[in-house]
Amino acid sequence: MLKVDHASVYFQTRDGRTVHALDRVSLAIPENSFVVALGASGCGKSTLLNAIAGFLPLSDGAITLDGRPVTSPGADRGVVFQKDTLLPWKTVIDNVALGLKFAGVPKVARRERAERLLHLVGLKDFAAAFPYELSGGMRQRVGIARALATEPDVLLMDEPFGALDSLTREQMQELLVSIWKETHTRIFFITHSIEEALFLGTQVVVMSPRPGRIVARFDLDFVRRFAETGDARAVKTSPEFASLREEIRDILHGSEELRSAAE
Ligand SMILES: Nc1ncnc2c1ncn2[C@@H]1O[C@H](COP(=O)(O)OP(=O)(O)OP(=O)(O)O)[C@@H](O)[C@H]1O
Repeated sequence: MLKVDHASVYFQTRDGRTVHALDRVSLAIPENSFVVALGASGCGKSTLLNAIAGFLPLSDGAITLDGRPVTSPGADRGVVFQKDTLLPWKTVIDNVALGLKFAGVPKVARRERAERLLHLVGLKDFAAAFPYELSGGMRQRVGIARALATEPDVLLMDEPFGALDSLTREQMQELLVSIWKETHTRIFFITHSIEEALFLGTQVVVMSPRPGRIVARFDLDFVRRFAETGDARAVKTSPEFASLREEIRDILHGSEELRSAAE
């Protein structure tokens, strides 16, 4: 179980102000779950993900992964960002195998695992290509393969499809569900798209802006329904999907109005 317990983060800005970015956030990411944090820009979603990744320290509270405190980055957590971070001078397969090289995995095993992962993300014919030869969606798929290479306990994804066109984005969501189902890797995913959150999450936490806190939680089964039927359209056009979309929209608008009134 990955547990975030009353996590708070304060930043000191260079002009001496204190920004309260995260306020006593608690959540659990159990095995086989797909937890999505949803909120408007600036509500502390990336701060939360970066703390779970071990990139930044909490000011208060604790994060543990299977009982071990999280204090620095580790191979047990794979990260995918909105902008791909592939090395342009390395081939696709070498990019995927990079973390394995650092982990001391022998060359033949590295290649085998990287090939398997490229197959998983539908890029087995692009092993020898360079990142500039790929589309944005393909580069994100390489990033996912790379993040999965070390077989992490949890995949952390910070708006990974935010820069993609809407059709590619939908295809990537569906691909991610099949990867989640096949690898059983739990996922923590950040988005500001209500539809994306509803479609993907087994649990959706809605965050309010400054200080970022969780204002609502939903346990959902749309993603499992899609995983069983393969019919995304039926899921997204269902009356439950539409009514939750409106409910969450009201919550997001309500918390934004409260914040504006307080400023
Ligand atoms: N290093 C930093 N120093 C000072 N303030 C920061 C720092 N990092 C983030 N913040 C502030 O903390 C708040 C939360 O930022 P964060 O990036 O976590 O939000 P977000 O919800 O991920 O936003 P977006 O969706 O736009 O990426 C913002 O007000 C931001 O300006």
